[in-house]
Amino acid sequence: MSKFNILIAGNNDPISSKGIDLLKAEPSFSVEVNMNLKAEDAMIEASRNAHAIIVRSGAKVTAKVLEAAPNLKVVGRAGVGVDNIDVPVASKRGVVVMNTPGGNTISTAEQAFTLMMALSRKTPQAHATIVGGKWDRAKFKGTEVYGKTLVVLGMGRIGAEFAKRAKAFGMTVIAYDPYLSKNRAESLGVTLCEDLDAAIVQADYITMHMPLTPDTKHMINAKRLGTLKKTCRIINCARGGLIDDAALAQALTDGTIAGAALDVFEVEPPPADYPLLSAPNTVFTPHLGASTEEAQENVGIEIAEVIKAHLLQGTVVNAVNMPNVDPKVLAEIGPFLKFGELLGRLVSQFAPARANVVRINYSGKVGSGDTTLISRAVLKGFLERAVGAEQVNYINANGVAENLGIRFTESRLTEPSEFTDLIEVVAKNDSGDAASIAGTFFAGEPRIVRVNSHRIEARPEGTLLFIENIDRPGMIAAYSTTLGKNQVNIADMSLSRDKESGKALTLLTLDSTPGAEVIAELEKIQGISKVHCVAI
Ligand SMILES: NC(=O)C1=CN([C@@H]2O[C@H](COP(=O)(O)OP(=O)(O)OC[C@H]3O[C@@H](n4cnc5c(N)ncnc54)[C@H](O)[C@@H]3O)[C@@H](O)[C@H]2O)C=CC1
Ligand SMILES: O=C(O)C(=O)COP(=O)(O)O
Repeated sequence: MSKFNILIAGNNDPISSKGIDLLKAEPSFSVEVNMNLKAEDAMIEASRNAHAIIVRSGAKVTAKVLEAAPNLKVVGRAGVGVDNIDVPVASKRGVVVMNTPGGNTISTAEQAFTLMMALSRKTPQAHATIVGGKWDRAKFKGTEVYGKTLVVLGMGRIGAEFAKRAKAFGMTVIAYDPYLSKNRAESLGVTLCEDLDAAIVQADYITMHMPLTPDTKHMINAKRLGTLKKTCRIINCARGGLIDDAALAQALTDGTIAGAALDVFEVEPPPADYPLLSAPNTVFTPHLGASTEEAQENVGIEIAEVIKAHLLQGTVVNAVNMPNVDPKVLAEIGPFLKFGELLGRLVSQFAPARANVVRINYSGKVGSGDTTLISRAVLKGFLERAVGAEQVNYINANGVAENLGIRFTESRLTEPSEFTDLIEVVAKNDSGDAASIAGTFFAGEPRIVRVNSHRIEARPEGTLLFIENIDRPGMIAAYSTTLGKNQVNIADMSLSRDKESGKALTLLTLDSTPGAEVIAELEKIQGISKVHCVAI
């Protein structure tokens, strides 16, 4: 049984012990927990032999970490944000990145709400005076949130939970989210505003709940801060970098806005001289949104389960760089994946020189479902010859094809065909030369049914030998003799020709794989133009 090394990496931000125990209980897993991996060098060292790495936000899975871990299959994020993982490099290297959306939604919404209330009532400042021996009531007059206008930027899982609570507190809620449908806004009872600037100028409170992307970076900047009501308060429990922290520090100092409550910072942890730390009217917490018993148990157990299922069964759940494949779907499409890979591999043998287009034609039942993964399997098989089987997998297949300048297209043929399911893979080059192979399932068994224009029928098993020859008497005897002489037994045979005395194709299923010298001997037989040998 293969052994998988699992590294639970962190920077003093452990995952739930229940998640760790679940992994440790699996005999084929060797689990290491290292919570001292702040430095990249330390992370690289710790990750070298890992098949799986699990992180929260503290440890960074950088390009260098990914490149130094040749066995790595999966990175699991016990939480939502994957901005501490270099996802493009992971995809390029064929590493699945999975997270646990939903498990920390309520906790984070509650933390953001707590920050809004604490900011409105100056709770931390009042607390500090009491423990400092003072009883100063006049200094801490607050504001109600009741009747105020709240603008939620990013109405996803957390934004929606925040909005529900805000409505219960009597706030008017406006949502800005370019991906939010009118129906969803209506069902949440919020007003959808399609223009960010028009939304925020109405705000008494702004709360931010979107990922940090090139589009959202510094969404709240000096210019926008200048347009807000002087009484506006901002809460950010999503990601540092959504707000320009330097501009925010200035706006607070100048009284451009009334306050800010932040759980996240552009630099975490912020250095002692970070300008925001000395700005007035602030409430800060050190990235605690997901830090509750419940959220940590949810995400810790969930990530352990999905990593385990991925390593042991190939299941893909909540991957950010691959479509989901649950065990039921996997059971249904599993045979197509294996067969698709084989068809891709076979076509690459026949493909014309410099083939730069791969087309997959689906017809029948197989084409009516989601074919994303089957297509990736075909592409993987096709590319193995060019880059090596180890270098290409379902995650990076599209990227590898793109790097090689290979275009990939899919089509679904709706006309009825004689086969219930047919997958045809065609490879073409710029000169219009093409090769194709088609396969189907007969009573659940895969069959190759066409090679170029030749109708054949062969089970894809053992070693397949394709012989292209002239259709003339004596050919079968010639290659059978050569194979027999070399102790290679023929298990099955399928013959096809375009016309009498025309081009013929023989597909032999062999019990063993002939060596290169046997193939060379076959190629020397007069009348044989090409021989392709594929071990399944
Ligand atoms: N402080 C903490 O400890 C935690 C922070 N988070 C962060 O909170 C954020 C939201 O998490 P979820 O609600 O679970 O994610 P989600 O994916 O459910 O919601 C994100 C929303 O942002 C919207 N969005 C994307 N681009 C936008 C743009 N340019 N303008 C406005 N909206 C945009 C999306 O349409 C989506 O509705 C993430 O960044 C996550 O990393 C999540 C959990 C804990
Ligand atoms: O889930 C997220 O996106 C978070 O920011 C939570 O981060 P954490 O796991 O608490 O380091």
